[in-house]
Amino acid sequence: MARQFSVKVPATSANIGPGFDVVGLSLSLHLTLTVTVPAVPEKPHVAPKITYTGEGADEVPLDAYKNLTTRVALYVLRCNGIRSFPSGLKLHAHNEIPFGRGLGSSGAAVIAGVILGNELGELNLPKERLLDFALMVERHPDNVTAALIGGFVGSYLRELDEADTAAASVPLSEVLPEYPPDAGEDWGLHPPPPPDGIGHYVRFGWSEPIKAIAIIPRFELSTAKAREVLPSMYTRKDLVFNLQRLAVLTTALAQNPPDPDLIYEAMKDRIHQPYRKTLIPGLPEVTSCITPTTHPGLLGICLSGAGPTILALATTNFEKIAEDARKIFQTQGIEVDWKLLTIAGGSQVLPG
Ligand SMILES: Nc1ncnc2c1ncn2[C@@H]1O[C@H](COP(=O)(O)OP(=O)(O)O)[C@@H](O)[C@H]1O
Ligand SMILES: N[C@@H](CCOP(=O)(O)O)C(=O)O
Repeated sequence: MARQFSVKVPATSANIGPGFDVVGLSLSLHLTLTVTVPAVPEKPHVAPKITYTGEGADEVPLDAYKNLTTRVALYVLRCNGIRSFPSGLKLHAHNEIPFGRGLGSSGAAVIAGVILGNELGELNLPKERLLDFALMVERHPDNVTAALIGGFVGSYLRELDEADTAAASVPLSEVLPEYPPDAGEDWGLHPPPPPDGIGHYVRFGWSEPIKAIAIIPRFELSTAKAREVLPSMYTRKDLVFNLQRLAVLTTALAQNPPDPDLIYEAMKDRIHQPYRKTLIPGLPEVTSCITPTTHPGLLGICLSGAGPTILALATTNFEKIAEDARKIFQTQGIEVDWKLLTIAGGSQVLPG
C-alpha cells in the first residue's frame, strides 16, 4: 500500500515590534502538504509530481528541483545519504499564507521542506536538528522557529566556533544548488550539512484572550528587499529602547488580563520599522493613530515581519481596528484585506 501523510505548517508574524530577528508568533493560516509515496518505487526513476492550490498558485514552480519546499527536502535527504526523492512521489500543496506580506510564507515553505525530507527519508531527526537545517536556508531564526514550535517563541543563534562558522556561512547556492533538469538519482554533489545546535529557543506564555488582526496590503514586499534598507549600526539609545520594551513584552503578553498601556508602548520599535516606512506608505500613520485610547480593546500594533502587513493585537473591537487601518491605507492609495487570526500550534505531521 502507498504511504500517505500530510505536513501542516503555520504562518508566522516575526518581530512583534522590538524583537527584530528574535521573536515570532505562529498564526492560524497554514501551508499543508499531502504526500503520497508509492509502495513499490517506480523504475526507472520518476520525478516527483507536484500540484498546488491557494496563495501563490500562479507563481510557484511545480518542478521539484526548483520549488523551495522540495529543494529544502532534497537538501535534508542528501545530507543524510539519500540521493533523490522516492521515485513516483506525489505531493499536493495547499497554501493559505500570502507571499511576500510579512506572514512568514518562506519560513513555512522551508519548515515544510525540512519536515518533508525527514519524513521521506524516515530519518527521525529531533526538532533541534530540523531547526539546524531550516537555519541554513532562512538565516534569521524568528519565523522558522515559531513555525516549527508554535506559539510565541524567542530564539537566538549560538556563537559558533571557526569551523562551524565556516560551515554555517556557505552560500545559499550551495545549500540549495541549481539542480540540472531531471537530477534524479545520479546527480553528484553533496551539499554542506549544518553544524549541530545552531538555533536555541524558548516558548513564552500567551494570554488566551489576545487575538491577532492581520491587515494585509495588496502588494508584495520581499523580505530581502526590506532587509536591504536597514542600517548595519545602531546607537546605544535605540538598542536600549528596544531591549527595554522586548524584556517587558515577552511577559506582558502572557498576563491575564493583558495591560494595554504596558503592551502598546512595549510594541514600539526603533530597529527596523523607522527604516521600512519608505517601503510601506501609511505605516507610521497606522501605528500611531490607532491606540488603546482611540480603539478600546487594542493592545499594540506593529509591522508584521518585514511587512507590508500590519499586526494588531487586541481582545475586542477587531472590525473597527481593521476598518480604521484600512481607511488610513486608502489615503495612501493602498487597498488592504484583513483577517482575524488566533495563535496556532506548531508544525504537525498527520497520517493519511
Ligand atoms: N508555499 C511555498 N512554496 C514555494 N515557495 C514559496 C512558498 N511560500 C513562499 N515561497 C517563496 O518565498 C517567497 C516569499 O518570501 P519572503 O520574501 O521572505 O516573504 P514572506 O516570507 O514574508 O512571505 C515567495 O515569493 C516564494 O518564492
Ligand atoms: N526578522 C525578519 C522577519 C522577516 O519575516 P517575513 O515574514 O517578512 O519573512 C525581518 O524583519 O526581516
